[in-house]
Amino acid sequence: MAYKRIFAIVLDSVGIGEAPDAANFDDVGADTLGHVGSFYKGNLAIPNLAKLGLSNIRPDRPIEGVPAAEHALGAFGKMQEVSAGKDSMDGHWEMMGLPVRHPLSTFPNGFPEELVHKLEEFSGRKVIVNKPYSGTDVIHDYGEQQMKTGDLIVYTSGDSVLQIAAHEDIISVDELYKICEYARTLVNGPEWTIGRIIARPYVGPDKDHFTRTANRHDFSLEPTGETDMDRLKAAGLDVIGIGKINDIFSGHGITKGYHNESNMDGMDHVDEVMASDFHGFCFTNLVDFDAMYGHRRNPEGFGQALMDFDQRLQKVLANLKDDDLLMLTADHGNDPGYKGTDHTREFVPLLAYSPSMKHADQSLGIRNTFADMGATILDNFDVAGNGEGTSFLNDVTNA
Ligand SMILES: O=P(O)(O)O[C@H]1O[C@H](CO)[C@@H](O)[C@H]1O
Ligand SMILES: [Mn+2]
Ligand SMILES: [Mn+2]
Repeated sequence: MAYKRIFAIVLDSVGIGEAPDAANFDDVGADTLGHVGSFYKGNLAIPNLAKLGLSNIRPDRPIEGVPAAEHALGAFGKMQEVSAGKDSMDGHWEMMGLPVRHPLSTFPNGFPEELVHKLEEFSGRKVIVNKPYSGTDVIHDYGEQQMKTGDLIVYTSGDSVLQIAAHEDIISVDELYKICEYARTLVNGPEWTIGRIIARPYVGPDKDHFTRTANRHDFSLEPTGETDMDRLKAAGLDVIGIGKINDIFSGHGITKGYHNESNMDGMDHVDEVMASDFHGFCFTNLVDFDAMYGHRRNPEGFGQALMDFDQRLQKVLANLKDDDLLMLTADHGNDPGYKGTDHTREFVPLLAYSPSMKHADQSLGIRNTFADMGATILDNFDVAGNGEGTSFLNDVTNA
């Protein structure tokens, strides 16, 4: 059957073990779900993900505490990334038929003088830090200085990102966004092509009490071509983005967008959209796993976020209609049990479920590219794609 509505939820950074090319990223041994499971020593309670077949994805190495289902409720598999990078933009664009094959610019030694100079000239503020840093450490170490001087905290990571942290009382969110918008214009190629400029506002009285706010905003590179979302939209279908989706695609191919304050707020939006009548695709990103726990290398918080999500999943499963399809996946790994603070090159899980499935317990195998997801969605809605990815629609509808 063809589904009337397809819901995809990206559990940001919830990887399922090192990818075959992990060595190229110095990520051998990374295993986000596996290490969160072993941290919890059998007490990672995610029964709904388990029922769908999360541990069936790799029966030889089930996630501790998450038994492989004897008869999985849905179809399960994992996907490998072909994009050159392991950032959110690469992952999401690839899911929508636009893999990022040329590496974007990264700055392990900080941004070039010329770029820094332009930022200083535009903002009238001095740039400080200018190197890879953890975003929570950087405000702890330099936030008080910024409160005195009004300097701009500019930092990066292993990803193609230029991040600007600013105390909301010192540099208003409006001003910060203006500086980020200007920075965006400087790095759209050809010399430097940066995936994302990220505004990182924070509040708090002193270094031990600074917290980042939901006013974070990502200014992404405009998609360099058509995506599957553009194709769906052009075909007259509804394309609803929840969470970072709107930012990641610079609003392209989206007919309605929702901003999330948190994972739970994101799930409220999913419930709301699910209760509405639409025809098309609803694409959700839940970023807390990544931003709050993965980069912070906090396996306990990561596991708790998975358990909280799993509880919300219960209601989603109950509310799905026969002509709905749900897909769960991730955009990269971010193993909280691994060295460093960066994303990790991993396979991502792929779970698909519809109440109309008759037998289920269907393996989707190892998919060669995240683009299989978009190809499946286009196939369902009878919309032509660009040849990236292979549809697994038949495996799902026959399941
Ligand atoms: O350490 P924080 O500021 O959370 O930054 C992280 O967030 C960025 C986007 O996911 C990553 O590239 C990493 O730098
Ligand atoms: Mn991500
Ligand atoms: Mn991240």
